[in-house]
Amino acid sequence: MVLRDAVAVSAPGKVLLAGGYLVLDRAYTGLVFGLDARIHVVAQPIPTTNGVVLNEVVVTSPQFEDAVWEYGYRLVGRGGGMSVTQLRVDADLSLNRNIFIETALGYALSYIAAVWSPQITPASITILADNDYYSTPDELPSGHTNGDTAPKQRFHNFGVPLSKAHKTGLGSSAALVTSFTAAVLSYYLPKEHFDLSTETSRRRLHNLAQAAHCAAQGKVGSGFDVASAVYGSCLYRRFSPDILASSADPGAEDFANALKHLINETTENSSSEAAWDTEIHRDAVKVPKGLRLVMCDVSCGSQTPGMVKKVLAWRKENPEEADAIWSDLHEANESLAKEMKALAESQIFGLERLRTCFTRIRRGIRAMSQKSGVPIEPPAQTELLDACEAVQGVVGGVVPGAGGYDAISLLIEDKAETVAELEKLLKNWEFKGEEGGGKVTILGVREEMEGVRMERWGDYAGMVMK
Ligand SMILES: Nc1ncnc2c1ncn2[C@@H]1O[C@H](COP(=O)(O)OP(=O)(O)OP(=O)(O)O)[C@@H](O)[C@H]1O
Ligand SMILES: C[C@@](O)(CCOP(=O)(O)O)CC(=O)O
Repeated sequence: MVLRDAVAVSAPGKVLLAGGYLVLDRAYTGLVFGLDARIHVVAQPIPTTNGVVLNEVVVTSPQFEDAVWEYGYRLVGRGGGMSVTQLRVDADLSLNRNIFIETALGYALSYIAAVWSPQITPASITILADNDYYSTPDELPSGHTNGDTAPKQRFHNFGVPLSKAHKTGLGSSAALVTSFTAAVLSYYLPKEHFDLSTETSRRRLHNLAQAAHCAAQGKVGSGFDVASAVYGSCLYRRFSPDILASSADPGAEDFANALKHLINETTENSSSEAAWDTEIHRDAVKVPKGLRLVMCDVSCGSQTPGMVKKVLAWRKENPEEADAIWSDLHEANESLAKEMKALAESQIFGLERLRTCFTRIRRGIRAMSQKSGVPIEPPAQTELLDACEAVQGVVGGVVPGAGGYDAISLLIEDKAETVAELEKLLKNWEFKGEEGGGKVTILGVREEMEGVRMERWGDYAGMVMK
């Protein structure tokens, strides 16, 4: 049996600073920042002491309890691709499924079987998430992504099952699916077929991770989170949803071949391209020197279910009113990106124009919120954002992504005094959420320009399965 070399890959989290809801429509763009909280995935041969190796892929997420998923795999007839079945560790135990891992593995192995070989050797895959993806339990030291260098503290053991961990909304599933898919492809495929340092491979990774992420979510979102996990910060225009809406299900006849063409952007009978129309403008996004992004987590934050559906339903019912808000917001969002870039590229340092952009974006979001009756920037968030914007050194703030009660993002001067002033404000802040009071904490993350990347797997020694 060929023993492959271990590989390690990481991908960043995300924040959609501007363009929530609009980015679902190809007519508009989203300003998305990668964040320096990354999800790391290490793939290696299954270590064995007695030479007995089962035909399986074992995935572990050692920061959480009961986070081991064992999968058997087999090639399905009639071109159905590689079917992945979770193995029961104990006949009496219920299956603790992880749909994102299971789907990403099935898609990646099917793609590998279609473009290269169905000979899949057993592997062990370890997932390690930077601490800020989850709120830090009180008994653990606060986990700043960059500060922790000692191997033991770098990745917290959260001491709870994944389902009990409180997510901070940084896009864990997109970063996971992206880094997991990249690790599996890099591990099994020869360099001629997949090399993360090439543009073609990154594009194929993007397509495959989008397809797997949508399949796992059971819906086709805008995909800005997977795009930023692959490419880092960018101005994003989504792919046409039809590209995925009509794709075959795993196991269905000819799934593997269809997947190969979908991902490689080829067609069956000719070499003509069947291209994805995603637009990634990395050059359009820059953070001026001396500024940084800050993310604040609202601990009582709850996402109101069905916000996206309700906003879109209101837009459909009220096209004229909605279009006016959408186009004003779009201009404001793009102006923010332009102003940040202009400032980053010039020697002038004036923040007034940036402040105006934030004011205009917030006005648009509140209009969207009030008209649709959906709490995108609800009064408790308005109060919090106003207070933060009044702090010396804070340029502006917004409710990111879909908005709601769970987070705010701020652009601030990158000075210790500004962070200290914000901390002073937030320490005693009593957030008045729908479900009572809550705390607001600054996460230890900031913007990250770089997307997915290969890591040195030796750096994770001692943290992966032995
Ligand atoms: N560290 C991890 N180990 C294994 N699986 C994980 C890990 N982190 C996230 N996941 C997978 O991702 C799922 C969470 O995805 P979900 O889309 O609900 O959150 P998110 O991407 O963090 O959300 P948001 O879009 O609000 O940022 C988990 O149920 C699990 O399947
Ligand atoms: C509302 C929406 O535009 C953004 C959702 O962002 P988030 O998951 O709240 O970070 C949905 C989407 O783009 O898929």
